[in-house]
Amino acid sequence: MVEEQILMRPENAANLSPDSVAEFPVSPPVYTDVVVVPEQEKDVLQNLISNLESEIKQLRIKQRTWDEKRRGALRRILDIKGSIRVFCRIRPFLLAEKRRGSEPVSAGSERIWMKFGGRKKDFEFDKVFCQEASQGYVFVEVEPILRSAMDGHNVCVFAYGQTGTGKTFTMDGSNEQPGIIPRALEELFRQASVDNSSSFTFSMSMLEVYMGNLRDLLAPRLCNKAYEPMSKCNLNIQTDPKGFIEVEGLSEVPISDYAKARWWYNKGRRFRSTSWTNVNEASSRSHCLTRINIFRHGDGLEARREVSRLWMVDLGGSERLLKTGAKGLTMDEGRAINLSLSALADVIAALKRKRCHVPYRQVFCWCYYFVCRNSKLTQILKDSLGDGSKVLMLVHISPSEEDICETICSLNFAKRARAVESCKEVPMELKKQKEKNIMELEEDIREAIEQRQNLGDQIQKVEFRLTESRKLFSTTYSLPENDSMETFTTSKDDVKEVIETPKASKKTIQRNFSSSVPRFMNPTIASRQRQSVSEREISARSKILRSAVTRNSIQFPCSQSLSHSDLRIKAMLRSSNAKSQYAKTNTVLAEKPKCNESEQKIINPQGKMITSSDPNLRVTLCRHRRRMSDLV
Ligand SMILES: Nc1ncnc2c1ncn2[C@@H]1O[C@H](COP(=O)(O)OP(=O)(O)OP(=O)(O)O)[C@@H](O)[C@H]1O
Repeated sequence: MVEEQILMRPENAANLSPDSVAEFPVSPPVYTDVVVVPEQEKDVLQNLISNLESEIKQLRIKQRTWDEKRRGALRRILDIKGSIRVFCRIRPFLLAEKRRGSEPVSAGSERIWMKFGGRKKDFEFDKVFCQEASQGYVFVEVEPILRSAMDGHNVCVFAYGQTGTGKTFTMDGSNEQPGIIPRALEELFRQASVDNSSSFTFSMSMLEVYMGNLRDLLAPRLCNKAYEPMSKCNLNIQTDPKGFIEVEGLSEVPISDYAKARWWYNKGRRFRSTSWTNVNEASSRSHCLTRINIFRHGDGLEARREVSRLWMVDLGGSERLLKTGAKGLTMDEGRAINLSLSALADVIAALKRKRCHVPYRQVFCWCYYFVCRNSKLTQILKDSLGDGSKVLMLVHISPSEEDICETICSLNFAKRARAVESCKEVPMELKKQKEKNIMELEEDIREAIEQRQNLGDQIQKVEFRLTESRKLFSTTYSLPENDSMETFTTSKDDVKEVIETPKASKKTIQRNFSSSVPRFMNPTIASRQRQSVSEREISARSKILRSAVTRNSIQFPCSQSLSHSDLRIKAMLRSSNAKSQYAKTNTVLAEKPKCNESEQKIINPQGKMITSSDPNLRVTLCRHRRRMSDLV
């Protein structure tokens, strides 16, 4: 009782903190010895609601500040580690491979030692994955770079290596051991769901660079054929005035959840060019590029849209043509792959050395003379390889002695990309200092995530109180306010209006409809008969209602008799009206075809929607016609 008295005093209303809503009763309290002035009670509740709203705003601002701190720390970590990072993964021995007593490759956590021709050479990496490393373990190391893609950086993840060393296994994996791409898709949606300071939307494109041409892997095709002659087989690369690279006519599909993303990804990878070689049964004959466009929409204070790109690239395998036994087309494919890989190596080396000229466009090769060729691979990735972008190169090597020459080539490529001489040691002190800084920043990230989580929990609690208070407010005050006593005394005209409406609206529908529908939708004899029957029914019903109005009471089927002046009558009439409207909406919704919109629509860069010729859509049109003719 004391609590009730305190609550109802107007002077206490101003001091009411949002926390006190927990004590505020959810159903309207019964006050016995207090004189309650309804207006003051209403003010208390209104104050409470606005206090809770502002508390939520404050908590969200704090959350954003912690988010910013987390992002800053992650940025600094990636800066310390370098914006181009090179990892190495050693494939396990395959069943068909011969194992000798001593293995030529041995690995530490950041170093690889090679033994060949009586010599020993070592190579340093940002991370080395030994033969036993699982897909999950590899992904843990890749995950921070995905987070920086969500934070607005353009990111490229490459799998590089000799043919048959496990690039496709790492990027794509199998059903039991999914690789980086499926895991990344899942992780993006997970991160988007926990980040409530911004909202995210994603879209996906897939293409392959095959023999110097670009092929759209998500383009609609007939009968699931691998290639449609000349359809989106040689796309052009455009640079817009802001310097963004766009592939002309490349399909871009919106992906609203992981299941859809996975569906599109599986569809795209089915159309990759693969063929059999001496080294790999299903050797990729092209570079396969998966692009995720990440749209970040800030809320409230920072309501702007940022776009970043995540490229995940399964490069074609570098190969010695003699060894793979490639002939004819397969040999040409191998040559094209080798050429574009050397262009990529040049670009990465130039970026790492911070050269002012980066050779994105051209690759020089020696045939009978120097020739100048365009490298499509580096051209497409131009805006995601330069300043502000993050690059992760996963170099794959074989453990086998037979592949030692190719392994050394791959390791030299990696060394070039890292641009660090393996013989030149980074001073121990500097290394320790770097590690210490990284550990401190990682601690900051952990703290930021924890604080964010706590704030998220607090927001949830306050939101719950707010909803309860709003419910209380609406149940206590809203109804009498909208439906005041005067409005509840229904006049005869009001009821007449309710009854007459269907007829009037029907006429309007008829008029509008007959002027707008094509001739084939004009009423048939059968539909006219149906219509006249239903019209007779309506007029009979309206007669009954009108007579009820004159008697000032309505007879309900369950023999309830209510006076017109009863407060409930209008509400009932309204709710029945609302129900019929709801039923109408439901019918329309139920009649909608069950076709998945996002799977039907493909956005091309010009923003045009291409709709696939799904039989579902034809069914819809037939149904639609039938419905329309029923109406007339
Ligand atoms: N880490 C691994 N664990 C188990 N099996 C692996 C691993 N890496 C590769 N493999 C197996 O090695 C074989 C060749 O791998 P994959 O096709 O991924 O090579 P690739 O580098 O993509 O070759 P290409 O360049 O010719 O396409 C496959 O059978 C694959 O399952």
